[in-house]
Amino acid sequence: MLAFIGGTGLTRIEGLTLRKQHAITTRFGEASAPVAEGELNGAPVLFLARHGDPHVRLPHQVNYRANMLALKEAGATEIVAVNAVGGISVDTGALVLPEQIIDYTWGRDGTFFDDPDEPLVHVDFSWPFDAALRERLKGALAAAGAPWVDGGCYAATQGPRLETAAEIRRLEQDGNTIVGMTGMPEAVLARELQLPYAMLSLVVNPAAGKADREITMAEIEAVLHGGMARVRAVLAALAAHHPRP
Ligand SMILES: CSC[C@H]1O[C@H](OP(=O)(O)O)[C@H](O)[C@@H]1O
Ligand code: HPA
Repeated sequence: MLAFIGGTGLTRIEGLTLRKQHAITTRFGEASAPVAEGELNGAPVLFLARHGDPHVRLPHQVNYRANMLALKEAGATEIVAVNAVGGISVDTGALVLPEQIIDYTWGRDGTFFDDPDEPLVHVDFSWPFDAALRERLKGALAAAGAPWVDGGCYAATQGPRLETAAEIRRLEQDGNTIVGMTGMPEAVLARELQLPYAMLSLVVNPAAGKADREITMAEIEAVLHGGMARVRAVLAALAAHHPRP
């Protein structure tokens, strides 16, 4: 089943006809919220609010392992993750389908392979996002009439504070084009579970130092409002073209 993870500004999906709530406790603890199962545009889908509903868990407090395992146990076979991001070299308001990711987070539980008695797998992560799912997302973006930026690199920072201007300069030198706080370890946990995973990011502010003003939650919320409406339209288009069981 197609699954969506909603982040900042996407705690619920309008248009989702709710069928079931999976309140799953995994061996790593509880997911941020029950996994909602329903129908979107006639397709069965799952939805999980990454930070909980209401949004209470900060990016470093999200139990990423529980979230990903709960989605798998609820029947997810592929995941589209939605993220609000700062734009390093991408304009505010743009939708982005990143192709790469760099992990700057620390201290997060970032693997399922933590049991010395279980066989260890060093997963290949050269291409973190599933190519076929990205192609379908491009079709959905086109169907929804939403312009997007194809490619680029997501910098996953620790948060919850925003970055300094010098940190953003360094992230840019590293090749990052957008910055957020939740892409890792979420993306690699999906890979470890062998779940195709792709990110759909909405740029909600110029990253630190990219505009000569402070970043405020008010400006972010203003962009989130219209931006997440476009994201919902893209997810609905993706569901509409999803192969039926
Ligand atoms: C200033 S908002 C920061 C907040 O928004 C992003 O959340 P998500 O990736 O779940 O959409 C970012 O990672 C931070 O958690
Ligand atoms: N930095 C990190 N995470 C973010 C940002 C940002 O500027 N905007 C939204 N999430």
